[in-house]
Amino acid sequence: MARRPLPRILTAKQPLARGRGFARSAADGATDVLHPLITVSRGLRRLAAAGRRRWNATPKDRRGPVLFFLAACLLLVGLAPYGPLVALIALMGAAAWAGRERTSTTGPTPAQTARLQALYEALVPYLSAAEDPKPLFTHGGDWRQSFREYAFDESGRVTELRLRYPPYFTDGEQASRNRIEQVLHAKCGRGREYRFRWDEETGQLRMTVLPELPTGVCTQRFVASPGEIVLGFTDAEGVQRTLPVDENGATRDASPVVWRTGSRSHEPHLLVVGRPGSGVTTLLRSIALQGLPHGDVVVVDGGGAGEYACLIGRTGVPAVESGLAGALAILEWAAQETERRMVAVSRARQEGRPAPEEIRRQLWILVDRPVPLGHLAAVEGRTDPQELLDIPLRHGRAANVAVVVGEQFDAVGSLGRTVRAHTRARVTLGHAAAEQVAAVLGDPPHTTPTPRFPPGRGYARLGTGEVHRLQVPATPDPYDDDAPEAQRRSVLDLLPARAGVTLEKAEPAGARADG
Ligand SMILES: Nc1ncnc2c1ncn2[C@@H]1O[C@H](COP(=O)(O)OP(=O)(O)OP(=O)(O)O)[C@@H](O)[C@H]1O
Repeated sequence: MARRPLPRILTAKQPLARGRGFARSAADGATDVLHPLITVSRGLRRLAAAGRRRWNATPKDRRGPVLFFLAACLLLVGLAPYGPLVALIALMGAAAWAGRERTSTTGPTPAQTARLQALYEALVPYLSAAEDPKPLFTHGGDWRQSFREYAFDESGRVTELRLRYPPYFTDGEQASRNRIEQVLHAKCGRGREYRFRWDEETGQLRMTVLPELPTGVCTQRFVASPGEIVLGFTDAEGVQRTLPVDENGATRDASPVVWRTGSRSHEPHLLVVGRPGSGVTTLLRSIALQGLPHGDVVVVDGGGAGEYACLIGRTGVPAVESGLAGALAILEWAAQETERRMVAVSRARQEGRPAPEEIRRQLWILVDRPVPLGHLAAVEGRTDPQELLDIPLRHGRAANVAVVVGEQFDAVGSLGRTVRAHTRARVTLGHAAAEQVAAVLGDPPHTTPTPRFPPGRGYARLGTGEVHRLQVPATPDPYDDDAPEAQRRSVLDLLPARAGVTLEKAEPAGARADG
């Protein structure tokens, strides 16, 4: 184990050790005395978080009546005799109930005790130091010294563990963390997905076994504002918002990863990287369907497999191009359109007017697999399509233009610098090593690899935020006969009607829908 040298104070003999012991028992005593207070405040925090989640999930048009109802309740409580007192007692009771620690109160069974002891022993070589006079981890020691919370599933495997580790453990170093995580992963049982949360401040590690992300959500009209894109769904504790989603005919609340685009977005452009067949095209198709009600979408299909054919000729889709010539033409047009929008926005600002109506309609530029097209362009001595993305990527935010680039892991190195610098919303899909994911997201996932990677499963990170597990809603090509009929129908239902194509502002030679 990589260890920091022990502070000299730890190597001093008995008096210091006695002092530490006294401090530790004083701290334990204080924790006992303050326990009810801690429980109630934890409960209040949980209740507040639940309230915030419900509020966010309430559609905007229902918030007024809800507020009115709450105000009426408050008034009633205020006017009733002893109302405020009873309400306060009820609130404290609810907080105490919500804040209780959810561990077994009867203590572990002998089999569970043996498991915890084995786990403890496995950690000893990594979390002990010979110079430590009062080690938390020692061979033959008691696991209760370190394991603060634990839970088991029906088969007797650990599903949750909170442990304390010694202050000299180098928890700031990824390699040290990896070693502990590997031991816990191996000893608690492979074949499950684990999340590790390191609390460096208090020297505690919380390990949780995660359930598989549900795969049953199909594309649908999500409750989201214009410019908001639901990339997929994640764990409830990772995001504050929930959305009602229809899953196999029943409605449930799901926790979405929402990507906000537009002029106030910190991450106006998105890069999606995946393994072949992991669902990159599906995610881009889902974004197109969500963007179309409030914007126009142009698609460059570098893979050329015709998986965007359903968009051809639809209202709001000026072009779907898969050939090099068509792709260059539509990207040139998109660059000019971005400039035109920038000029219009700047003029409106100078004249103290709001941005013109047609600029408030967002322009989406979806480029699936630009690298193969770039190779083709190099062979033919033509412009790399990625170069034409420079203006939309640099100035798209002000001009209400969003760029989405999809590429495969093995071609990420060939993505241009502007693409990499300006796509700060990131998604990876499919099975990949933690280093590969970290290279795209800028941070590794804090979960172990899942044993099963269904299509559309991956990770998302918006800017410098947390890495979320992600499951993209199923959005198959509606012309794919192998896709389930109900899912194909959902996609067809979301597609706008077919229309004549007009590019009013700057019609490029090749910018037409070829269908
Ligand atoms: N989120 C999802 N839910 C269900 N099925 C999915 C999902 N994403 C992809 N699929 C299915 O997986 C298959 C591959 O998807 P897709 O074509 O989107 O992958 P890709 O990464 O673009 O791969 P390629 O570049 O090889 O085409 C398709 O049959 C698709 O319907």
